[in-house]
Amino acid sequence: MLEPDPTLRAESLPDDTDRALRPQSLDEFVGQEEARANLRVFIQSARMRGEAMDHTLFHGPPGLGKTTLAQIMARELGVGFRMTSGPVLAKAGDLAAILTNLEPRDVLFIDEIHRLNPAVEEVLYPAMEDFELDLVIGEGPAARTVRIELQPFTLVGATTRLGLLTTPLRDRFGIPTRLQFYEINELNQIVRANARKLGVDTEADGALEIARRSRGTPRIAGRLLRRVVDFAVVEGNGRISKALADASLTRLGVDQLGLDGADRRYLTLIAENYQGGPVGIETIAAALSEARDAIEEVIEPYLLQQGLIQRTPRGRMLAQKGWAHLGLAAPVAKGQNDLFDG
Ligand SMILES: Nc1ncnc2c1ncn2[C@@H]1O[C@H](COP(=O)(O)OP(=O)(O)OP(=O)(O)O)[C@@H](O)[C@H]1O
Repeated sequence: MLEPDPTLRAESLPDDTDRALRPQSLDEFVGQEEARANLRVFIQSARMRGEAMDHTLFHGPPGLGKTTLAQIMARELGVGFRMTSGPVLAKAGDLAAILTNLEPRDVLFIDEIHRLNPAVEEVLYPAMEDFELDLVIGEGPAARTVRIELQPFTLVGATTRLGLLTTPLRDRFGIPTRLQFYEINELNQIVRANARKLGVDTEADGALEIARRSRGTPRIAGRLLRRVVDFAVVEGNGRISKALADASLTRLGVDQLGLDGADRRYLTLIAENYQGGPVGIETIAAALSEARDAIEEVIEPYLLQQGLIQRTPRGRMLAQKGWAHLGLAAPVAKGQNDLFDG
């Protein structure tokens, strides 16, 4: 069995400077062109009609800007922003307390909405649809339902696992929006903007090197930039050059494609222990001592997008590009062997 890697979920942990680096407006937000253009229209329309914007669902891998976009929506709508998350809302009453405290047209952001307790989710349906709460008071034969009118509000849900959302909940979002991995030139802009905010001197190809190795993810770009800054300040002249970025990122275990130790352990496992697969996700999770969810949410989306692995009905397989990235030769396919045997 391979050693567990403590860095696996590092990109899901917010950093102190995260807040300072967050873009504050749709104009400042880089990338996600299609989503941004549509949101701009929906925000403007809601403002012109003086109504709450329709409920919005952001889905996609972690760190692509779901929370940031929700905050920007509230700011551009000129309304308040409240934030909670699925697992935190244990009881129907927890959600009721939040909903009854909203001001008209406020944005309520629920992160990890796929992890809502079913009892809480039931309360959310009429709240989203009719801005009403049906609360059951008391128990047994004496129990009764009271209806509470709510202020119109916009629910913004975020999930890394669209497939885990129940259909009734999913159907109640008028604006489902998928966030994509970022292009290198977009990440380059983000790294440069963040470096400016941090007051760091960056050479053009230094910023580009960080962008290239950020796994298509702004949050990772921000984290890698801060680490490279540390190396630049302590061991360099404070300036981020390509050579310094390359040396720092290599020391951090981030390779040319932006893969980290956890990614490479995943690929190596399939290559060496399962001859390239197919191998089931549960087997991979057990062998890596990682939660299946973490593997499906954090590791696999980028490896799939890069064409390093394939998902088949029989399990995960290493793609040709995956073998090449590991510097290994793919085994000769069975069919080809038969040809030679014949
Ligand atoms: N388009 C962008 N331009 C600049 N910075 C961005 C962009 N998107 C995200 N970021 C930065 O990346 C970090 C992560 O963003 P955010 O917290 O919004 O991600 P998220 O998708 O909500 O992640 P999670 O779902 O895991 O909470 C933030 O520090 C934010 O400043």
